[in-house]
Amino acid sequence: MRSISGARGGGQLVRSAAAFACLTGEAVAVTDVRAARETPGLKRQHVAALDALAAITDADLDGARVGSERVAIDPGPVAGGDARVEIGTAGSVPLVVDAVLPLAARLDDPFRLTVTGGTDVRWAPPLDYLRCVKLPLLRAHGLDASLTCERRGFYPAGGGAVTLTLRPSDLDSLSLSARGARRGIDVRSVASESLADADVAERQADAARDALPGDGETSVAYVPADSPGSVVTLVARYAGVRAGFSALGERGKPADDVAREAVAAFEAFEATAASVDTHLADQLLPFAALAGGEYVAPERTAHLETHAALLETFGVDVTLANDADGETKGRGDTTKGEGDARAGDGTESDGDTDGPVRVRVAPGFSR
Ligand SMILES: Nc1ncnc2c1ncn2[C@@H]1O[C@H](COP(=O)(O)OP(=O)(O)OP(=O)(O)O)[C@@H](O)[C@H]1O
Repeated sequence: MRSISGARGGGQLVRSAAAFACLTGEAVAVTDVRAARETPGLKRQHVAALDALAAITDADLDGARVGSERVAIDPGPVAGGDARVEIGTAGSVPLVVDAVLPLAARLDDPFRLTVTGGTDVRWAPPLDYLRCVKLPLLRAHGLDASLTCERRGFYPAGGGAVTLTLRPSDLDSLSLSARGARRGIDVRSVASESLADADVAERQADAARDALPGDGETSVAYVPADSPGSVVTLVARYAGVRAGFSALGERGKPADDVAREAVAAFEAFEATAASVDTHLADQLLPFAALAGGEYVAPERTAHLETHAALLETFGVDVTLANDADGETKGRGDTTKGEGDARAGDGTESDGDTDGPVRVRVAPGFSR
């Protein structure tokens, strides 16, 4: 059994290590799970992701309990079917969905997964980021996946429900070296019905639209939800890629400020020569490991580096190079970006390099 230290990573390292186990058919144990986090060990949403991976591979799990600091997965072959996973908190549904997406490359029959929990919560991709940024980009590269949202879930109640349908997929290389010309920016503003009287969704959408250049679709929706909440997601469409920028509403935070936060993230991205946004930069790695890929991340982040280092332990050839001069700075060096990435949202730079980072991944997972 391959043993991997989770000490320098967070939930992503656990999810990805388990997903890579399923892709390679190899048994894997993760020790020192989230050791540097304030509350180490597995949280509900991590257990839920492991349950989803176990469902699609009929895996044996050991130590998949809340608080556990060691977990092992011994996967069987990736198989289709139906599964339902309940996070039971407002833990992120999109992150559970994310964990199983790469397994489409190994499916022979469709797999349908329903996940309940939080659809739009902090430190995680909002539902519209997954649905309107990540999935369309991956679909354009061979992933056959669709999502339906039965109910949104905000913090603290959660209670959202999403169904993923994943079909056998033949992935193409992610050759995303340039973002190309901007075609438009869509604004997707969503709030719980309880915030309709205050026009929260309209105000978020209007403030974002007013501050953004160019055209794009604007959608405003009020949704039933167990807790009040709101989210705005900007979907920037370029010739070669999509990028997403979002912000969540909070009690006491004006809708205009929510919009401004998302717009500021978009503007920061446009000021770089990056071809994918900060979050996609780490989330695309498993797909690049399957089919190969090259893209430019806005910056080095702890997530990018720990994820790249994890791929390397599975024998995948990953290079992170400073894009300004092409100098190779290291290959997913996990000595950087240590500590609690949760202090930020995983977007923090390690301070070692500024500016874009070219990510190159040779197709590497063997069965
Ligand atoms: N606003 C956002 N938009 C898109 N993706 C996001 C956003 N915020 C965070 N992410 C992504 O969510 C993932 C979070 O991984 P991380 O390991 O921090 O998660 P976690 O399971 O909550 O674990 P932990 O509690 O240990 O931090 C990363 O892939 C990150 O890029």
